[in-house]
Amino acid sequence: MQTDPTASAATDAPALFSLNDTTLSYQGRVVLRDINLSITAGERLALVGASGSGKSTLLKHLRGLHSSQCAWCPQHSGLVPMLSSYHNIYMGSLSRHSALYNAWNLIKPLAAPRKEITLLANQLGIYDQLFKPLGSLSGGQQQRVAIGRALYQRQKIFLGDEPVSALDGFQADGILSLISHSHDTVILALHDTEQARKVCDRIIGLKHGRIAFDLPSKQLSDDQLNALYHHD
Ligand SMILES: Nc1ncnc2c1ncn2[C@@H]1O[C@H](COP(=O)(O)OP(=O)(O)OP(=O)(O)O)[C@@H](O)[C@H]1O
Repeated sequence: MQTDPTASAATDAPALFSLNDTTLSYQGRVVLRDINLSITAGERLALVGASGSGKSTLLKHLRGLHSSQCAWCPQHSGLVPMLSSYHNIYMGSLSRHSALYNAWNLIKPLAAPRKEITLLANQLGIYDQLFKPLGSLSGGQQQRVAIGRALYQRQKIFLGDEPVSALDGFQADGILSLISHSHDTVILALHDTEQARKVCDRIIGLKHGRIAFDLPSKQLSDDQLNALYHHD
C-alpha cells in the first residue's frame, strides 16, 4: 500500500474514525480485509475504486461507528415518492423534534422549517420543485432533494455515497462546495476521480479488498489512479 504520513489533515488531532486490522464481510464473504485507517476531524476524504471494490461497504461501516454525528446521503436515497420535496428534506430533522411537531409539520408546514428548507432548496436549485411530489421530479432533482435531506440533518460529519452522480459537472461542483462548507468533515465515495481530486485533500483507493493507496490528492498521479481500474 502507498501511504503518506501527512495524508491525514491533522495528524496530531485525535482520530474521529479509527480502523485497526478491520475486516468487513457479508455472510462470511470478505469484501475488505485488514483495513488500517485513521480519519481526523476537518478532513475531506474521497474513497475511489472500481465498482464492487468496497467503497459503500467502508462508508456504511464508518457511519455505524458514529451514526449520531453523521449526515448520511446513501446511493439509494430512500426518499418517499408520494411526499413533496419539502417533506422529504424535512425528514432530515425528524430526530430533532417531538412526534407532535413532526406530525403537525406534515399536515401544514410550520414557519421555521419552511423558511430554512426554502433557503436550502434555493441553494440546491430546486426551489420551484419544493411542493411538488418527489416522484414527479427528474433523477438529478431527486438527488438534490436527497442531499437537502442530508444537509438538513445538520451534523458535523457528512458521509456521501456518490451524492452527485446524477448531476452535470457544474451543478456537482456547486453542490459539493455547499456540502464541504456545511460540514467539518466530509467523506465521499466517488466514481469521478477528477471530482475527488478537486474536492478532497486525501484520497483512498480500494482494490482487491485492500487499501491500494492512501495519499494526499496533490501527490496522487494519474498512473496510480488508473491502476485502480485495470484488471491485474
Ligand atoms: N448487502 C450486501 N450483501 C451481500 N453482499 C454485498 C452487499 N452489499 C455489497 N455487497 C458486495 O460487496 C462488494 C462491495 O460492494 P460495495 O457496494 O461496497 O462496492 P462499491 O465499491 O461501493 O461499488 P459501486 O461503485 O458499484 O457502488 C460487492 O461484491 C457487492 O456485491
